[in-house]
Amino acid sequence: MNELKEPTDNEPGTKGSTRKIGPVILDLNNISLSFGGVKALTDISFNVRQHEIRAIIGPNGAGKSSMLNVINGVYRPQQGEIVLRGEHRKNMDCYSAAKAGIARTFQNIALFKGMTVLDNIMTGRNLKMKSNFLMQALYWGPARREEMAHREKAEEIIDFLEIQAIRKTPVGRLPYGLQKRVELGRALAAEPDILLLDEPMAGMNVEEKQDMCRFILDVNDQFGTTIVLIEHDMGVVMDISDRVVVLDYGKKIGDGTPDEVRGNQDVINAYLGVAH
Ligand SMILES: Nc1ncnc2c1ncn2[C@@H]1O[C@H](COP(=O)(O)OP(=O)(O)OP(=O)(O)O)[C@@H](O)[C@H]1O
Repeated sequence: MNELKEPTDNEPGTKGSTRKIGPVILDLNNISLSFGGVKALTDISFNVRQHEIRAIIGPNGAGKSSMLNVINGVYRPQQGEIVLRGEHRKNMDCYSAAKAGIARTFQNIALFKGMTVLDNIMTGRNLKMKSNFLMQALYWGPARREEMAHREKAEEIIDFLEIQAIRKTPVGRLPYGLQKRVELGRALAAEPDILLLDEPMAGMNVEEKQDMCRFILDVNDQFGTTIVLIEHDMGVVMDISDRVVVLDYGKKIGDGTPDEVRGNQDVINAYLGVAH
C-alpha cells in the first residue's frame, strides 16, 4: 500500500508505482457558498489531478460535504467557478455531473434497503441504459440484450468487491460495513471517472476499514478512477492519499502531500492537535 503512495519530486504519489498521476481534470476556483447567514465555504480553491486520491479533511462543520455537493451539482455556489476537463461552469447540476462521469457515495448510506445487493448495484447502471420504459416492460429484443449486458457488469463489480455470497440478500439485512461496500458497488456501476466518497469508513471496525482501504486503492489502481474522499480517520487519510486539502470553518487552511499537511502548523492547531 505504501509503495503506491510515496510522492516523486514533481508528481504526487507516483514514485515506485505503476500509477501515473495525470494532469488537472477538476479545478475549483474561489468557491463560496452560503446558506442564509451561514458561510459553508469561503473562497475555496483547489484542484484534482487525473488518477489521484485527493482527500478533504477538517473538523465537523468545516464544509467538506458541502464541497462534494458543489462538485456533483447538489449545491450551487454563489461565487467561483468549476472547471471540469477544461470546461468552465459557474455551477454543476446533478445530471451533467453524472453524465460527465462523476459518481458519489454518501455519509449516511443511501441504498434501497428492501432490495437485493444485485438490484441495488443495477440501479447504478440507470444512466447507461438506452432502452425506453416500454421496451423494458415488454422485455423486447434490444432491451433484453441491454439488460443482460448491464447485469454482466453488475456481476463483475460483485466479484471485484468480493460480495458474491450476499448478491441476493436484501441490503437492510447486511451489517453496516457490507452496506458501505454495496454503496461503493452501486457508485462503481456507473463506471465513473471521478468518484466522490463521503466518509466511506465511518462507523467501521478496523478489519472493515482495512477492506475498504484495499478496495479504494484497487479501484484507483485497476480502473484508473480519480478519487476525492472525505475521511476523519487520519491514519487512513495519510496512508492512502496523494494530496490532502484541509478545511476549517469553510476556509482552506492547508493543501499538499500528507507529509506537508502533517507539518502545517495551522492544520495542527485547528485539527490534528499534535503532529502525527
Ligand atoms: N443544506 C444546508 N442548509 C443549511 N446549512 C447547511 C446546509 N448544508 C450544510 N450547511 C451548513 O454548512 C456548514 C458546513 O457543513 P458541512 O456538512 O459541509 O460540513 P462537514 O465538514 O461535511 O461536516 P461533518 O464532518 O460534520 O459532516 C455547517 O455549518 C452546516 O450546518
